[in-house]
Amino acid sequence: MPYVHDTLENLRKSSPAQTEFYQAAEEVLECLRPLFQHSPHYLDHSIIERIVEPERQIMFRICWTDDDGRVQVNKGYRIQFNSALGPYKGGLRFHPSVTSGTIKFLGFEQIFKNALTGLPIGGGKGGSDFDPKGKSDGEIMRFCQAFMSELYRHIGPHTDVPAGDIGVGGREIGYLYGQYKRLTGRYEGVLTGKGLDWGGSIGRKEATGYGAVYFAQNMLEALGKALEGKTCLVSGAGNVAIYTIEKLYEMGAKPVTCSDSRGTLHDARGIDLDLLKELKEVKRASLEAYLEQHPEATYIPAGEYPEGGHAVWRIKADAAFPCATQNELTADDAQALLDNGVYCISEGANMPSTADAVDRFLEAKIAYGPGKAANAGGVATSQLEMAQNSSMEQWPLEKVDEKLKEIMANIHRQCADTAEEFGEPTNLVLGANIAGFRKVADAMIDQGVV
Ligand SMILES: NC(=O)C1=CN([C@@H]2O[C@H](COP(=O)(O)OP(=O)(O)OC[C@H]3O[C@@H](n4cnc5c(N)ncnc54)[C@H](O)[C@@H]3O)[C@@H](O)[C@H]2O)C=CC1
Ligand SMILES: O=C(O)CCC(=O)C(=O)O
Repeated sequence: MPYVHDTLENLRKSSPAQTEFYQAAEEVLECLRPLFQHSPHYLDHSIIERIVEPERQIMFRICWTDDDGRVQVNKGYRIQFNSALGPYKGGLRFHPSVTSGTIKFLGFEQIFKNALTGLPIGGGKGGSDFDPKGKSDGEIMRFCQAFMSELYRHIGPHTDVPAGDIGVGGREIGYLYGQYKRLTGRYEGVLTGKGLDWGGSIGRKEATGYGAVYFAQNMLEALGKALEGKTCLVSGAGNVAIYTIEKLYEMGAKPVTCSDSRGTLHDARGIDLDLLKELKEVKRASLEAYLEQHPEATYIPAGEYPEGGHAVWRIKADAAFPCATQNELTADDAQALLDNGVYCISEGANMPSTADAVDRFLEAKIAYGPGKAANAGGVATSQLEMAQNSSMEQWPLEKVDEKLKEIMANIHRQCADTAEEFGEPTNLVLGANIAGFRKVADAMIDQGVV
């Protein structure tokens, strides 16, 4: 079928230098080949050409004043990718590496992830090349206010509902929400990840990490195994990593690593979660400071392994949870994990494994949960926050957590059943892409050419 090649060629011509987006698109398109043999009508409706093109891309200038009184300028983005299933939904990323291609790959992944949740949410993503590292609270606030001063006119509780991602947590959502309210005069569910006293959902902060662990448990249960007693590797030290570690402990597993952009921490007795939270959520310090209280732990500075290899993935374990960023796990890393006996990978981050690394996992037929399925608990709980905002309620933790567990189990079932339907029962990448795509494509056909 020439459509994969032709579509990617067209994307390369019309949207140059968006390599992460091509990577995400190629994986989805390759997985759809068997679907189109069974259901060629998707091709007749030009769904492929339509789904790779965002419905709307907003790019804007953000001017703000730093603590020295100098005017700083950043780029801002919101990509409203696909609204077939509901209002655009997806996070905002503030990181110096952000380009329109980064936001496009994240928005594209979000379409299928959101479809897998079974909830009425379309796909979108946004962000900026602003670097929050080393900025004062006042600078963060002024930046967030400037960002929202443009974004507010494009979003709304029934059109587009942003949330957090890398560099955007509770503090930033607060400043963004305050500015939205000031500009519009409306107190409404336009952002998720809000504070618990002003419209947030209990359990949202924890949901992505908890969900990735539930997904791992679902994969292991299908193999007659459990997480209890297992040694686990976690990368990252932000929101997703911290609550992955918390839930792993609750499940009786032992997480022994975490990492940030400067290096990897290995504590063979298990990561001290209280200390990690204090360092990262309160002090916003480097992981190296962990050694002051635990000198027996090891800190490996980034770059210790050749060719971009990552120290986290070189430690003997049973399961691995990449929770930092895209393409943080290469084919060499994948091989090191397999050689070290890892048989379960659940991706808390978006597209953390390179395409070659994914191939290694699929060839080895281990339990591999791709990000768009395994980390969907975060956006799913965001939709639960939207539901609570609409009904002006706040649900208790037990209700939110029960729903999260149910949603993750459903996602796993859909991926596994679809993989089975297409003759590759262990391939949850195939299952996730086909199951997610079918829902969106069917809705697009129902809604006509728009
Ligand atoms: N926050 C959420 O609810 C969701 C987040 N994700 C994904 O999870 C991943 C982590 O996001 P959060 O924990 O929310 O962000 P965060 O900002 O709280 O933490 C990010 C972590 O990754 C590390 N990191 C970031 N860029 C890096 C780089 N270039 N090299 C090495 N380390 C790097 C940071 O040091 C930090 O420890 C991202 O891929 C994000 O897209 C996915 C679903 C939902
Ligand atoms: O909670 C949300 O709306 C979005 C979470 C997110 O950005 C993601 O799933 O990657």
